[in-house]
Amino acid sequence: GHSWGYSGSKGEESWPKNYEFCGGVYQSPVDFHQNILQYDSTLQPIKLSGYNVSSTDSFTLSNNGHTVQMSLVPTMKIEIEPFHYTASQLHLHWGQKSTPKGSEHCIEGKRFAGEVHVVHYNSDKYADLSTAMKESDGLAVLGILIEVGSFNPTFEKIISQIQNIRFKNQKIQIAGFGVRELLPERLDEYYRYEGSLTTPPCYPSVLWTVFRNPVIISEEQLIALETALYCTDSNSSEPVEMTNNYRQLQSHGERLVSVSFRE
Ligand SMILES: NS(=O)(=O)c1cc(-c2ccccc2)cc(-c2ccccc2)c1
Ligand SMILES: [Zn+2]
Repeated sequence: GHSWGYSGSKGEESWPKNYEFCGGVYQSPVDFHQNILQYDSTLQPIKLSGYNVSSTDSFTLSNNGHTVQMSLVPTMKIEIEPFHYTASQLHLHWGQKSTPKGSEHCIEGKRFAGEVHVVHYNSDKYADLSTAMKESDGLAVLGILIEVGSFNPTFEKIISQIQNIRFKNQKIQIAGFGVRELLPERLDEYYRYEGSLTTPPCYPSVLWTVFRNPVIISEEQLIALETALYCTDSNSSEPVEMTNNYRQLQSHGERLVSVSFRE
């Protein structure tokens, strides 16, 4: 479809021109700050199944021109009452080496180093992803904030391969692995709200779950992510570096954000 980007004439200010939902309501990401948070004691821990994928399975790691995306396997599911959601893909958002702050969601105005999104669709109600993504109850995305600290061996399974997908439309197969290890320990502590895809077409179809606790990767792993990839394909005369692929914060409007934990 149309080309969109995160900077210049194709930047997010121009998204609504070609994607009307991007200028609409229920947009993501948002800031989680005190006066829009509401404790909800009924929020259950996120239930995962099939997340410990065997190495005999394989994931496709690809550069789609906007992010690094890893296809997942349909045996990976989550349950968020009353629905079951089937995993589709995971992808990342990050900043740049000189300003290593590229998460999409923020907590009390703090932007984290990056963010992992694990995208699922409501497989109780919809036959496939492309149908589900247009429906208000179609998608459930898990957001995991990324912070810098010690080396992360599970994250390394992705980072070690990105030199092979530096340019748009490049893809490789990698062995399946335990995606559970990319999630924080506490699956019972999270922010919950109704929002949208954070990229065009910005459909307001996402039940967001952003975990309270970040996943930790090393500074070297973050720098590799910030410096390896291009938005353009391998024969482009003007290579565009893939950095700062995060959307600006959107207004909450009438929305509150539910939290599953007290301070
Ligand atoms: N950031 S996100 O989670 O809202 C998101 C979800 C999906 C998505 C994926 C499958 C089904 C339905 C929606 C795709 C993208 C995307 C990011 C970069 C380039 C193109 C698309 C981003
Ligand atoms: Zn995303």
